[in-house]
Amino acid sequence: MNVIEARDLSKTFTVSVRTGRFRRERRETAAVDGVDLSVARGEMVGYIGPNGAGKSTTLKMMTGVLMPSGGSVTVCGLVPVTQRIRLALRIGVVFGQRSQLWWDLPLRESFALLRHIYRVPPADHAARLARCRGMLELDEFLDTPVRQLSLGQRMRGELTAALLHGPEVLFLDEPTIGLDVVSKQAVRAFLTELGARGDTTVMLTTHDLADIERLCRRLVVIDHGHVVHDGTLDALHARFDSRRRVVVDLDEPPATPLTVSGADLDGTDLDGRRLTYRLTTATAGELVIQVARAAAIRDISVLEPEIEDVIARLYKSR
Ligand SMILES: Nc1ncnc2c1ncn2[C@@H]1O[C@H](COP(=O)(O)OP(=O)(O)OP(=O)(O)O)[C@@H](O)[C@H]1O
Repeated sequence: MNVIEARDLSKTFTVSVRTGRFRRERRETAAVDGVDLSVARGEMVGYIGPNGAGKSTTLKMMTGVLMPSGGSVTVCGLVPVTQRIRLALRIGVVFGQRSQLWWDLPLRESFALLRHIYRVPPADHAARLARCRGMLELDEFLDTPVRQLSLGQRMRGELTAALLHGPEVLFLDEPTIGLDVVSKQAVRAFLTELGARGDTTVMLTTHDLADIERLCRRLVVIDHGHVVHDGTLDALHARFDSRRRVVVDLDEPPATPLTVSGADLDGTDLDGRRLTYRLTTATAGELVIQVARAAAIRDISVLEPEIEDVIARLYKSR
């Protein structure tokens, strides 16, 4: 059985829009418009899309915060809104902008309270907390009140809080937003380890594509409330014909343009001494051999297709 199952899931908001000096009109916005999604146990799914695409709204319906306007969704076999309390014991949620910690309590006491709320056996709680303390390096601020924590420290605390009851599914909405490099690395390493264990299903929304690249084998892209891609990152590159590029630095600019069969010249730089080719059918080696026949090569580098490029092309193509 799939852990998350959404069929034709939709959410429409009615908003009041000003249409004149004294006039307002009620308009409907389809924030999520017929999403079908099945997520198996242990999968880590990157759920991405441009601003306003419907990501948070989907997650809110999956966690029981919002009632769908149409279609259906189950998480762990439960209907989120009607079985919200039972579901809360089986999921963990981190919404980057909100906190589930007690503002005036030290982190350690927030964790202790959560243990009582979720009725977690002490030994399980201790084992999970020990793992988080080690991997997320919580010790130096465990006794600091939450309101005094930096954003990165708080996010590490939030992740811990979401996991202490051993949830089957973890919903993460922008967990690395605003974090510095060190905190991001700690959070990513932690999630990588969680993914490798394979017993927690993770739905991750983020605008940080490096998160997706490092963490998620499966990528679901949503735009205007519709799923526009569901598959691997490689499948996305194949769909948008992403190609590796080869940058060749020459000793001297060539007298005539250096065309190469099996590659397109993408650009010229450094007064004509740097040529960037986009490989179509040639391999990087074949390209270098062809260029070397015509000019003296000083340096070469091969650039893998950037996830940013392909995602930007996908968003623009809509
Ligand atoms: N409570 C609400 N009332 C009215 N409209 C809403 C509400 N919540 C979201 N929307 C609208 O629904 C659409 C989807 O919003 P949502 O927050 O799900 O997008 P998102 O993909 O999470 O965006 P972002 O990347 O900016 O966080 C947007 O047009 C938004 O303005």
